[in-house]
Amino acid sequence: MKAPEGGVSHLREVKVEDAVGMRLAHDLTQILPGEFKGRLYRKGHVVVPEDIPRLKDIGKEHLYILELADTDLHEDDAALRMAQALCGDNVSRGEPYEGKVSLKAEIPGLACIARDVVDEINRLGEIALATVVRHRVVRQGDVLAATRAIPLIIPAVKVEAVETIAADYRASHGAAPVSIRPFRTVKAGLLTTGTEVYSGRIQDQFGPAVRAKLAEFGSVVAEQRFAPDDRHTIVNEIHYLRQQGYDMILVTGGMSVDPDDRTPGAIAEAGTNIISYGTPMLPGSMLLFGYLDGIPIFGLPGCVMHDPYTSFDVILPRVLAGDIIVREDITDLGYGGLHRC
Ligand SMILES: Nc1nc2c(c(=O)[nH]1)N[C@H]1C(S)=C(S)[C@@H](COP(=O)(O)OP(=O)(O)OC[C@H]3O[C@@H](n4cnc5c(N)ncnc54)[C@H](O)[C@@H]3O)O[C@H]1N2
Ligand code: MOO
Repeated sequence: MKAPEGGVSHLREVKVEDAVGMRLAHDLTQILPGEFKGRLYRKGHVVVPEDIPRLKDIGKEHLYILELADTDLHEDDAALRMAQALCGDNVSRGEPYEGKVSLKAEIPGLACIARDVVDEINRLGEIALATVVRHRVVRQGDVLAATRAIPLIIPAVKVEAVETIAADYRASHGAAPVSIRPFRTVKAGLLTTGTEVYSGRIQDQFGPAVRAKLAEFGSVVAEQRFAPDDRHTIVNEIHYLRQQGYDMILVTGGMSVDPDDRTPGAIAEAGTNIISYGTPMLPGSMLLFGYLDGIPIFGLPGCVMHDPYTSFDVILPRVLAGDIIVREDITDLGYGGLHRC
């Protein structure tokens, strides 16, 4: 119901017994712990006599009858307009539900969430925006963000402020504040170092682990080479992989502090622009990342072989999503980067 033009929004409380024939002003939620949480009645439902005991069961003695001024928005419309403003590439928008609208991933990919925008919106008050952390790897159908109106009636200016913030972000970044970037498929060249593996003393376990990780993103190891712990040989093998034109080079083993750990020095000598050797995340602290003639090159420490989640699992998806990694991307990982030690 609309308030008369120029009027103020009006919430009138009506006893449930007197509400028969009236329209509900908002969705009504039932919670049965462990069994059900959801909408029992939809906004707009016309109350019938049989509803009265059910309404009392969920604790409703009174209902709101709403008259909305032109300058205000119903919670569902506010949540919907905010979601529309934020929704970007490969993201779909749900329908309002109890004053909330969800944004979902339409494809698997990297969640791109503008943290500054999220913070600025949440500082406005009376409205809420909750998101997953940026750069999370998401599957198709995962929820990325939800907008919610806190009171039932929201001043339209609040929602207009959200729309302005989102539009400014689009204008300056060429993307919406919430979007998904797909992973490109790459052919990687893999060099496994270690005299104990090269000589056949032990069986290679890095190859299968790295293949499995790339396969998760639809990429492949096109060729695997082996080298002993000899700097000169490692440099030559890196150059060989570079000449094959692979999209990415991965070098495993020998990343730490032993005299036989030749890999970081060899990667540098091969001509790599090293963005970072040493990554403030555990596991994966000995990871090296750089670019060789613009091709991403990783030095992968031993833990990547056996740990399900390391710094490689953070940087690899970003590279596959097309990000150019700068030093700050690496140094940012320390806060919250202690996963296992
Ligand atoms: N004193 C320090 N010790 C260690 C440090 C450190 O900073 N100071 N860093 C630790 C971290 S973090 C890691 S991770 C490990 C391993 O680093 P590396 O990359 O140098 O690994 P390697 O020494 O080459 O090998 C360790 C271990 O794994 C076996 N290995 C290696 N490659 C293969 C393969 N392809 N297949 C099967 N097994 C493989 C190797 O034989 C060794 O047993 O260092 C910590 N220590
Ligand atoms: O580079 Mo290590 O990988 O932190 O266990």
